[in-house]
Amino acid sequence: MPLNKEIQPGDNDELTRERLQATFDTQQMAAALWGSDLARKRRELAKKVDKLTVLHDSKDMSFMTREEKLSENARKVVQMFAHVADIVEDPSDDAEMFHLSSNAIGHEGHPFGVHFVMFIPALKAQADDEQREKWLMPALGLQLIGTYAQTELGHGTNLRALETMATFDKATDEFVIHTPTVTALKWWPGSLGKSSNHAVVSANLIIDGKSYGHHNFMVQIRDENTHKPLKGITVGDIGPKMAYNASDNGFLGFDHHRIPRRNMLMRHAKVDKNGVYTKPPHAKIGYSAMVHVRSVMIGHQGMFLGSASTIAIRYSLVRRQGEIKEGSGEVKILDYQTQQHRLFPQLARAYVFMFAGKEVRELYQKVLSDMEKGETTLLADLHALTSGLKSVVTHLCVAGMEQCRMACGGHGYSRASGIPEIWGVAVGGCTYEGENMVMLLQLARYLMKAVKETKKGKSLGRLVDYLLLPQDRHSLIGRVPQGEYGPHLAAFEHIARRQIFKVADELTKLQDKGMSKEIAWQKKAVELQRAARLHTRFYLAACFHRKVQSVVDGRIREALADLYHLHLNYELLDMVNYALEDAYLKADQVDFIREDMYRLLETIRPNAISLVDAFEFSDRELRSVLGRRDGHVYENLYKWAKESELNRADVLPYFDKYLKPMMLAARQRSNI
Ligand SMILES: CCCCC/C=C\C/C=C\C/C=C\CCC(=O)SCCNC(=O)CCNC(=O)[C@H](O)C(C)(C)COP(=O)(O)OP(=O)(O)OC[C@H]1O[C@@H](n2cnc3c(N)ncnc32)[C@H](O)[C@@H]1OP(=O)(O)O
Ligand SMILES: Cc1cc2nc3c(=O)[nH]c(=O)nc-3n(C[C@H](O)[C@H](O)[C@H](O)COP(=O)(O)OP(=O)(O)OC[C@H]3O[C@@H](n4cnc5c(N)ncnc54)[C@H](O)[C@@H]3O)c2cc1C
Repeated sequence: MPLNKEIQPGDNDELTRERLQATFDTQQMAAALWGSDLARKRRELAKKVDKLTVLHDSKDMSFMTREEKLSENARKVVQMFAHVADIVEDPSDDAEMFHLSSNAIGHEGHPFGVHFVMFIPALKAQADDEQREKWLMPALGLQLIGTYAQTELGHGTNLRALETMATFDKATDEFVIHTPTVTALKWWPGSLGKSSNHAVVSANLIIDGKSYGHHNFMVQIRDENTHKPLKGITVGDIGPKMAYNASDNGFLGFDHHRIPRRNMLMRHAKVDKNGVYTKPPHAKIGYSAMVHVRSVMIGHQGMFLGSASTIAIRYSLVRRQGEIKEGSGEVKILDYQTQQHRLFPQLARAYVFMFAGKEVRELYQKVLSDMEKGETTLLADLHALTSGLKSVVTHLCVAGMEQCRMACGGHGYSRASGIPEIWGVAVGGCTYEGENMVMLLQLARYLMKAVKETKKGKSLGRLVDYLLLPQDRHSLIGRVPQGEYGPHLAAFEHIARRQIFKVADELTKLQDKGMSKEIAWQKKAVELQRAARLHTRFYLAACFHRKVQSVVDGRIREALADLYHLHLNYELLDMVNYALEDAYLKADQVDFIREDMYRLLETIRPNAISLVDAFEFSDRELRSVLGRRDGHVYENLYKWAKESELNRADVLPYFDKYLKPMMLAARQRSNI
């Protein structure tokens, strides 16, 4: 059977020649990336969106004001829901819906952004059956628009310091929601500023003067018809951001606003009409909406990096600049070793982040169904895993996307490349859902506990059982037959284990000298977050290994294995200092890794375009002139620039208002 190589009439010949070199079928690779069912659904929904003009951007969002962006995406999201049954197979499938929204709306935000990603997951996990009936059904049916209001102006990370109060009034069977200070204003919630009419609000539960810590409450904030804020509520937009400007992230304040007692989400924690409080089965069960987002972010971030890699690699196959051999003509910039070294490792990361995203979603689903039954044993593992992955993946994603942008030279800096917007959205991920450094320290806590268990000969679980294994003194990289990569993965494991035990020992020594646990932790915090990063990078490499092993088709497995081996080499070099510290690796082994990496860049080069085609991003979804599938970049860049709002007239008013009078005056002065 001929291999599918995504060639279409009208494509740039350069790209067609590139595509013909592929050693594998791109649709099969897409199935490996997304899962075969989702890959098929993505392909079909992209075709349907192409035909539905009401879902198309009315103009490039780069040329819109914020208000136009909000209005444009509100229009599209409403059209998207109106046509959803004709486009997707299963509207309750988050992944399918995400791809529909990615095609039709893009990533700059829309009024239902947080509604689906946090508000509904919070209700699913924390509302009891009666409350689900009351709010979840209307929320799923789009009768209301919700947001998740937790962060305050003064505190986002330290949830124990949140100031919003929910004081129980036994006499009326109500909670009084109040914002006592300016720092207690809710700040940042997506779609809060202008769009939402309901919010899940985190507030300190106070009963008879005693605080029980923050809990989640359902609060209606705007009238459903007039959309005006309800009495006692102040709400608005927090202003423009680095990116994500079609989202109205907002502020929210309460002036003794009353809600019924039953508006506290009571699946786990409860307050009865006498003010008797029932504790949840796990202290952090109310954090489930955050864990949900962290778990979906991994795959989404992989997709963002995949988009940037697609743009940069396709463009690098169209762009010619300079000669390698004098007189033999200008080469495609992807033929430079430096360009390959810049881009292929990012492509490999995008792949592994997507694989890890799938694994972590499976664990999340398991924990969610356990929680339904009141079972919370795996919650700590999931929290640790998602905290580490969220931090490492977002950090490497934005570093990788920046490489992609620079690899496109000047045109990468133009919004026409599409990279600035996805970069801006992805970089937000380093902050939202738990600032990266803070989340790494959460994983470090878990790892330090795991070390304690290990010392008793026990393991905390599958994620950390490698800590029980003995350390090898020397790596076997380059000492076993060429083509064996087991020692590479073993090196990731060694580096992570060594750093984890090293910092654990250092903490013990400081405490043995009389230092408190907390101060010792502070003295070693940088080393602790390094341990968390190394553990996560080992997890990612092992995940890539699992994926390659699971692929049945030989051609796909071989092409994926090239990316996997590149990933092992590149990431090991990135953290090689850890392996040199204890002479686990010797200088000749580091040279071996480098040479093998350069060899792999050459091996991957002919497959480059098909490896990015395999993401199957439609042009509509990519929103990039440089990354166009057909490769017709230059004529379309020119067309795009002509759309600039500055080109609406040859002379703009500011010339007559400011520059002309200044130049006239200068000329007059010089004539005197
Ligand atoms: C999905 C996006 C798609 C792409 C679309 C594009 C753009 C999207 C744009 C916007 C994104 C949308 C949403 C973003 C929304 C938000 O940002 S919502 C706000 C998120 N806020 C945070 O994440 C706050 C971070 N802070 C915390 O999570 C916590 O405060 C803390 C740092 C974890 C500490 O909590 P605290 O209660 O003070 O902890 P304490 O010291 O009391 O206890 C620590 C123990 O608790 C364990 N633990 C903590 N969290 C969890 C958890 N979730 N599950 C299980 N266990 C948890 C922790 O491990 C400690 O356990 P020990 O046994 O004591 O070690
Ligand atoms: C695009 C975007 C969308 C968002 N959407 C929402 C939303 O829908 N709902 C919502 O409630 N919130 C939302 N947020 C808020 C977001 O969750 C918080 O900004 C985030 O959790 C970080 O908290 P912070 O702003 O308080 O940062 P800070 O905690 O003030 O961080 C500042 C610095 O202090 C350091 N730091 C803080 N605490 C510690 C510690 N314990 N140890 C070591 N270092 C520390 C951090 O590492 C960081 O370097 C959003 C934010 C963004 C950017």
